[in-house]
Amino acid sequence: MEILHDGDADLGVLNGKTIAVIGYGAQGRAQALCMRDSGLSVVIGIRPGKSKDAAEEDGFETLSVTDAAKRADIIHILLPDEMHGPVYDKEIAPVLTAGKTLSFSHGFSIVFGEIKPPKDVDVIMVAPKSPGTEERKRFVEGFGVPGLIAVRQNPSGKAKEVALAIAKAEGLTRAGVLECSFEQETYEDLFGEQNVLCGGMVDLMKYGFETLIEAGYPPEMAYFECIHEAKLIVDLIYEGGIQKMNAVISNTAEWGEYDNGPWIIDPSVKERMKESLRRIESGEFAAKWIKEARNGAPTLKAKRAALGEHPAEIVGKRIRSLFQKKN
Ligand SMILES: NC(=O)C1=CN([C@@H]2O[C@H](COP(=O)(O)OP(=O)(O)OC[C@H]3O[C@@H](n4cnc5c(N)ncnc54)[C@H](OP(=O)(O)O)[C@@H]3O)[C@@H](O)[C@H]2O)C=CC1
Ligand SMILES: CC[C@](O)(C(C)=O)C(=O)O
Repeated sequence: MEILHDGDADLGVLNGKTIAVIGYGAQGRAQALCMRDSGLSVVIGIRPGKSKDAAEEDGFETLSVTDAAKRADIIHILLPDEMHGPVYDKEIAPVLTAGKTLSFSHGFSIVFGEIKPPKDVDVIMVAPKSPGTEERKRFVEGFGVPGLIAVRQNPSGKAKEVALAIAKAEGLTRAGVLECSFEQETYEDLFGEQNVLCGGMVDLMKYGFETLIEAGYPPEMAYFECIHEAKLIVDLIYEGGIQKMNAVISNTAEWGEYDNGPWIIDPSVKERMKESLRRIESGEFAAKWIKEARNGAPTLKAKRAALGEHPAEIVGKRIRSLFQKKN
């Protein structure tokens, strides 16, 4: 797969264009700030509330979603995925005229049919492979995080150039950008966050922490070992791969990785991962999530509250408050 860099993108295609960032949360804030720093004309479409206040504190012009969509050439939807459909239908579709571009950072609402755009608009994706906070941090440091771009509809013939220019404005082409389809991004992103990055990793950490404290080890020790140090270990893999991490850790730890790791995370995990991918690709996961969200997200809220009571979170909060440099 070709990796695209700064030289493949031309910010000039966005000259004279207004980008409306719809939503000013994790991604909205990070992407809007980066695009503005790159000289683009950005307005924020947002409802009254804390996000609107934050956007104004950051010096952006804020408008209602409808007014921002009306003003913009490029409507970059950075609302929670579960809200894309309702907000699009009510506040964007009525002012979405031919020649505009609809843009996303995740393909969920397009792939699972929550949004059905008219044929006469471009539909693109610029998806940073990063949480918003880290994306902004890397940009400010002078580099960026990698990203994906995708083109779904291209009546203008310029959709890919526009997506690449946005990616460049956000620093993504400094790190490297891949072109894929909306389906590829949506499925791999959901797969990764559910099985490895969030679901998966979080459960592994919690089981490790719980096993140690149930055996009588102090929670602080369990936290340092199973949660805090995970970042330092992953940083080594980020910098130089698993082999670099293995070169830095002790031979004893490396031996334990080979000897015990495949027993703890045995091949049956991969079978469940395959089933998880099937549920994602078939739309089963999306249907379940949209049903939960439309119902007021009771399970999500209950799980969120329960997590706040987990001893790993309670001890972690205390430990982190003692650190001088917070990450
Ligand atoms: N989080 C991440 O790092 C990543 C997210 N993405 C994608 O980016 C998109 C945005 O996600 P994320 O940044 O996490 O979302 P957040 O939940 O962080 O932010 C959502 C924003 O949308 C606003 N909003 C919610 N409902 C409405 C509404 N009805 N009308 C107007 N504004 C509203 C919120 O405002 P308010 O404060 O008023 O609720 C908030 O500003 C999603 O498609 C997601 O999949 C992609 C890559 C990574
Ligand atoms: C890992 C979660 C993520 O996919 C991300 C930060 O990239 C998300 O959707 O938030």
